[in-house]
Amino acid sequence: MIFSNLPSYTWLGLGVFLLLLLHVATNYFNHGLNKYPGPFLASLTNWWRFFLVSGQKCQETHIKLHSQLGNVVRLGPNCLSFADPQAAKTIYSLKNNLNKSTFYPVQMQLHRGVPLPSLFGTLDNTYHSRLRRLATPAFAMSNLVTHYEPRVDNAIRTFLSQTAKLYASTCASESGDAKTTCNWVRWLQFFAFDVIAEITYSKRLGFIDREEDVDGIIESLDKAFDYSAVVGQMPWLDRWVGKQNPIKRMLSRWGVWQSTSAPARFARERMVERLEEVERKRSMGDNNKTKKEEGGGRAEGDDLMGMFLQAQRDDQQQGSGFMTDTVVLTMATTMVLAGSDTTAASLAAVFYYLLRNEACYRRLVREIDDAVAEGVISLETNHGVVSWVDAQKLPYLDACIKEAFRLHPAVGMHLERMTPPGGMEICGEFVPGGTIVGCNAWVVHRSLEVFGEHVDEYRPERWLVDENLDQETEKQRVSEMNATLLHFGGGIRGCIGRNIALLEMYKFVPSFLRRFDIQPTTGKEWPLKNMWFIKPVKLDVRITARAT
Ligand code: HEM
Repeated sequence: MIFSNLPSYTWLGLGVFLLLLLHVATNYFNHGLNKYPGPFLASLTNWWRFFLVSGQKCQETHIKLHSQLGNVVRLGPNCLSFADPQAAKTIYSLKNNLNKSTFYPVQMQLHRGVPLPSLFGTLDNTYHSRLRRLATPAFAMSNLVTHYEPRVDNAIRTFLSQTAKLYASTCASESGDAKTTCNWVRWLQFFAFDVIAEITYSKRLGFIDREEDVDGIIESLDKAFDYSAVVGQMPWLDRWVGKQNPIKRMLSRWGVWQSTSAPARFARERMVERLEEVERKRSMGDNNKTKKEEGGGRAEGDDLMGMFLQAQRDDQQQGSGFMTDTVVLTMATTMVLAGSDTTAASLAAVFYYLLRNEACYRRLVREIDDAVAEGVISLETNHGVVSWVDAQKLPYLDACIKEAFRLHPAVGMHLERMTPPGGMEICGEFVPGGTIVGCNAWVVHRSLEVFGEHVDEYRPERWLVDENLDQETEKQRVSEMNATLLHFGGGIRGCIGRNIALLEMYKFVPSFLRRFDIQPTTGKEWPLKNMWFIKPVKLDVRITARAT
C-alpha cells in the first residue's frame, strides 16, 4: 500500500540504486578476485585508480601498498598488481606473450581523427609482431655505432657548446651574459628531443639552439600524457567522451577540429620532404647515391626514417602492402613520443642522484679523469665527446647509470597485460582469464631479495663485483639484479629503442662531466610528476667550466 503511493521518481531512484549496488557487488566478487588484499574502494570501482593517477604520485601508493599487503595487491575490480620479480618474469616473458590492456590505445596519436596503430599502442599481436619484425633491423647494435653515433655526437657537441655559452659561469665573465642557474631538467629535455629528431629524421628540431620548446612539441606531449595516463584507467571514457569520441573524430575528418598532434605534424612534414627528395633523385637517375648531410657527412638514408622507408621498400618487393606510408609515419612519430621524455628523465635521474651523493659524483669524475690521463679513453678523436666504445671501459659509470635506472625507472605505472582466456599461474597464484595484471618497476626495483639492503638509497657500488667475496656468487648476484631491472619493460613488447637510449646516456654523462662541474642550488628533494613517465618537475643547478 505504502509502496503504491510512492512517486515514480522514487522508483526510478531506487532502481538506479539497486543497479549500482549490483554493479559494485559484481565488481567486488569479480571472478573471485575479492580474495586479494587492496583498498576496499579499488575492489568496487576503477574510479579509485582514476583518482589515484590524477594525483600524479601513484608510484608512492603502489610501493606503500605492496610493503603493507605483500606480493599481490588488487588495484581495481579487474586489476592485480604484483611486486615479486618472479611475477615480472612470468608476465613479461616472451613465451607467454600476453596481450597489452586497453590502457595502451588511449595513448595512440590521431591523424585527422583516425588513431594511428603504433608499435607501442596496438593491441593486435599479429600486427605488432609483423611491424616489430620489419622495424627491428633499424635498431640493431651494428647500426648504432655506424649510423646513429655521429648524430648523437653532433647533438652532444651542440649541447656542450650552448651550455658553455649560456650557463657555465666561467664564461659569464668573458661574454657577460651567462645565466647563473640552469633549469637542468628542461635543458636535458631539449637535448633529448633534439637528439631523437636527429636520429629519426636527420634534422635537429632546434630546441638547444633556440633554447625553447619548438612548436610547443613538449607542451603538446605533456598534455597528451596527462590525458592518457588518467583516462587510460577507464579507457571507455576515451571512446565516449574523450579524444576518440565519434563527434570529435568526425569534426577532425572534416578539418574543423585539429586532432593531429604536433609530433605527428612534424613527422608528416619530414616524410613529405623525404619522399620528394627520393622522387627527385629517382627522376635524376641518382637512385643509389644519397645526399650528404650538411657538416656531418652522413647519408640521409641511414636515419630511422630512412630505415623505415627501406623496410617499406623490402615489404613492397615481397608483394605485401603492409608497410603503408601511414605505418611509416606512425613509426617515426612513435620514436619521438617514446624516445624523448624517457631518455631525458633517465638522464636527469643520473645527475640528480650524483648531485645528492657527492662521494659517488667525485668517484665518477675521478674514473673519467684517470681514464683520459691514462689514455684508456680519448676525447680527441670525437672533438670532446666520449665514444660509445670508450664509455664501455668505465665500470663505475655503468654502475651509476644502472643505479639511477633502478631508483628512477622512467615509466612509473604498471605495464598492464591481460591474462589469456584460460587464465594462468603467476607466482603460484591462479589468475582467471581476462584479468589485468602487471608490475610497476618502481615496486619491483625495491626488492630486498634481489637488490640487498638499503634499496631506497643510491648505492652504485651494489652493481660492482666485490673482489673480496666469492667471485662466482658475486657475478651471480649482479647478473640477477640485471635480469630484474624492468625500466625497459620486457618480452616482445619491451623497449625497441633501448640501445639508442643507452648510446645517448653512456656518451652524454662522461662527456659532460669531463667538461663541467655541476651543483644543485638547493639540497631539497626534487618534485616528481607521474603521468605514465615520471618526470622531474624541476632541478636548478649551477654549472662551471672545468679546467681540464
Ligand atoms: C631511457 C630511455 C627509455 C626508457 C626508460 C624506455 C622505456 C620503455 C618501456 C618501459 C617500454 C615498454 C612499455 C610497456 O611494456 O608498456 C618501452 C617501449 C618502447 N620504447 Fe622505450 N624507453 C626508452 C627509450 C626509447 C627510445 C630512445 C626509443 C626510440 C628510439 C623507444 C621506443 C620504444 C618503443 C617503440 C616501444 C614500444 C615497443 C613495442 O611495443 O614493441 N624507447 N620503452
